Amino acid sequence: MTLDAPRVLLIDSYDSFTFNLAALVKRAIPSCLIHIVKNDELDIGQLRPLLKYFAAIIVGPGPGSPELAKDVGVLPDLWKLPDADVLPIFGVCLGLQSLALAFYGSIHRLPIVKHGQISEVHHDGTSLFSGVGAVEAVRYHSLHAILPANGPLQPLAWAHDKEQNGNILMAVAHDYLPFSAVQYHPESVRTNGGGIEVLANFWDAATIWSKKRGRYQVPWTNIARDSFTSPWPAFDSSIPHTTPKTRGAYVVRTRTLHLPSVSIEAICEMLGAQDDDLPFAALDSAAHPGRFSVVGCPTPSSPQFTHFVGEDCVYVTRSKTRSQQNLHGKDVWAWLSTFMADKKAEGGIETVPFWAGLLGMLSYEIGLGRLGVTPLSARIASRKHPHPDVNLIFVERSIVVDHLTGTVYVQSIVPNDDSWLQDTEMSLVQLSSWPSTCGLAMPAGAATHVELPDKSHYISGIRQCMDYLASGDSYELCYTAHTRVHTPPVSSWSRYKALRASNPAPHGAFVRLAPTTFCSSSPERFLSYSRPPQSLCQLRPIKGTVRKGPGMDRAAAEQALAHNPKEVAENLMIVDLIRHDLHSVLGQDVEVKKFCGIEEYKTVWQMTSVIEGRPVGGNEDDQLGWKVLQATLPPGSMTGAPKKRSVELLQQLENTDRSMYSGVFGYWCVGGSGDWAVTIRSCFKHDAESTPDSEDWVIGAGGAITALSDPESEWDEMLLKLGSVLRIFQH
Ligand SMILES: C=C(O[C@@H]1C=C(C(=O)O)C=C[C@H]1O)C(=O)O
Ligand SMILES: NC(=O)CC[C@H](N)C(=O)O
Repeated sequence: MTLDAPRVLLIDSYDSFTFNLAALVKRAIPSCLIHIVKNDELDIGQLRPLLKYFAAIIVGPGPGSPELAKDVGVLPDLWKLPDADVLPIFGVCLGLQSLALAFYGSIHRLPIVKHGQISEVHHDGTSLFSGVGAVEAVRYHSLHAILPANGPLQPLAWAHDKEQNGNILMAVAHDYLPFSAVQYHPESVRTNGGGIEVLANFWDAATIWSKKRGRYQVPWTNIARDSFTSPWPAFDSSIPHTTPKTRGAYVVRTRTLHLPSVSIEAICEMLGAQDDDLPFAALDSAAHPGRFSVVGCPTPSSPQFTHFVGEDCVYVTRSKTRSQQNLHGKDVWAWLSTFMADKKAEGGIETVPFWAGLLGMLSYEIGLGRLGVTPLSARIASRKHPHPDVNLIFVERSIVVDHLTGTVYVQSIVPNDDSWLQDTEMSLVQLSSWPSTCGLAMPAGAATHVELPDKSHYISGIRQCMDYLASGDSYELCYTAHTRVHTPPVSSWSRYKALRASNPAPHGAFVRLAPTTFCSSSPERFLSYSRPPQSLCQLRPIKGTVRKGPGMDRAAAEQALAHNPKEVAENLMIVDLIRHDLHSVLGQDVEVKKFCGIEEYKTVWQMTSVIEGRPVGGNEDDQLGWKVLQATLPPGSMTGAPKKRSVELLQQLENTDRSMYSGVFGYWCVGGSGDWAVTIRSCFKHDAESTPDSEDWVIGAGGAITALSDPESEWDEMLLKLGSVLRIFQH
């Protein structure tokens, strides 16, 4: 007999909802400690002797099929444990399917797959559903199980699908072994009635069964500690987790000016944005709901850090001189953390989001390593002009504009920098009369050539995505393509100004950090985090896009998006994925603040959800936001779910690295806050691809493919998004 907290082993089949399930289990069994292990991390020979340390197992959902060994790893062996090793097991989705298969059931494809769809679940109020009323449950499945007539598994619940699917099995329990499972997702944010209630019933039954059997988990030992990672969540109020707070080495000096008539363009031009030889980084809130614009003021000695995935070094460039720092096997994230730990600053105005710090871009590929996926460019030796995967400049001086109040903040962490602060203040005051240089002037007679993705190839890619959705390999795939524009050279700044004029966006950006020049009009925040100790992380994924135009007012957009099950399903899948990403680092305190809100942009209506999280019990770790960023890239809205399998499939279909597109850009402030936007509605070019007569720009565009997608409409949607940037090259 032991008074230890119950330990639950959660088996993850590489899904993107696993930590949501962990959070639900933690609510259903509040005192429990959850250890998560991948389904192929330990084989049954290794796992069996360790099962005695656990009170129960939860078998999570996952991509693929229960009939394929590569998809389920150790799962089939769990259902066949020798009598003496048996313990209570609860399965979800793939978990149910593998349980059904183990006890003579068969697995079939659904005629109409269900991804992010909400169904009424009919049950008879027994077993898992004892005391449970009406259940509305979210489903993410392409496959379903059929039980034999006289097998040991009993059906407990059904969905009555109106289409060809008919009645689909939603829950089962074994006659005499402590095994039960649900086909729907109890952990989804939109499941109602069949979540915590069902898990609590499983736990009650598990406790009774164990007591009757005289089975008790044995106390945790070093052997167990060495075999599993520490329990989730790392941020648990009962576990001390604070790192000592050290004082900042730098002090922020600020001058505050009220200059409502000064434009961002004028400020950027005052700082030399037109000079293509100068490094430049401006994050421009050019439209609602953006509020603050951040303009870095680099000096010749400001260090620029670049890193390429697969290389063991960081390049540091100061005044055009590049040196190389070896990483010695450490990752670039850790290297940047160490750099920023020395740069801690305080004394800035709390409401100003950025004081000084890192500004720039991270590629899509920088997020692949943690998923265990290798970028194509790191596998193929003949990389042609790759953009750095990390490209950040550290600025000690900045100008931040609050567009709501017309306030301009001039800030520096350079000691004794009064003369720069004063000079900049004076220049800004005089700026009100600054004539902003005119728009984009193309050289006469010069022709622009646009290389669009091949339509039939793109459509066939969409169809292949839909095949993967039908086979259960993915629930949603964000399929994309690059468009290349060969165009006569003009100043990059004037291109950015044309983009901001034609498609003003809350996450505009003009970043020129050699060899990459980057212009963005992104509508999508990826992740923001406020300064510790009260770090609040916020993500704002967008899924659901309609073109603005006659008849497409807010009410019509709401009808087309928020009342459209296909669009809501697309959004819901990403909301659940992002909840999982946040739970993975922060623990339990994750909340969906807004679900499927409609937002207006210059050319499109978009459907946005807002998810927030903070570590339970507060946070003393002033690099927490950076850790969340590292754990959540690439953005789920640009991959689809489950993330790992979706990224692998997309890489195979798109057959090129996405590079800057689908990555993020933003800042990491020396005060510990950060804000990163998704790199969409953007274009970028590489210095080495320009000649005196021509420069090459790349624009990525795409959209989420689901089982309900119509390939032609998806092609149109891609063109719509592409057009918001491509327009500036076509006039
Ligand atoms: C893929 C793009 O956008 C993504 C896909 C969206 C969608 O499918 O509706 C919306 C915003 C982005 O998350 C893009 O702009 O290229
Ligand atoms: N969510 C899941 O576990 C899905 C299981 C399986 N891949 C299916 O699509 O049916």
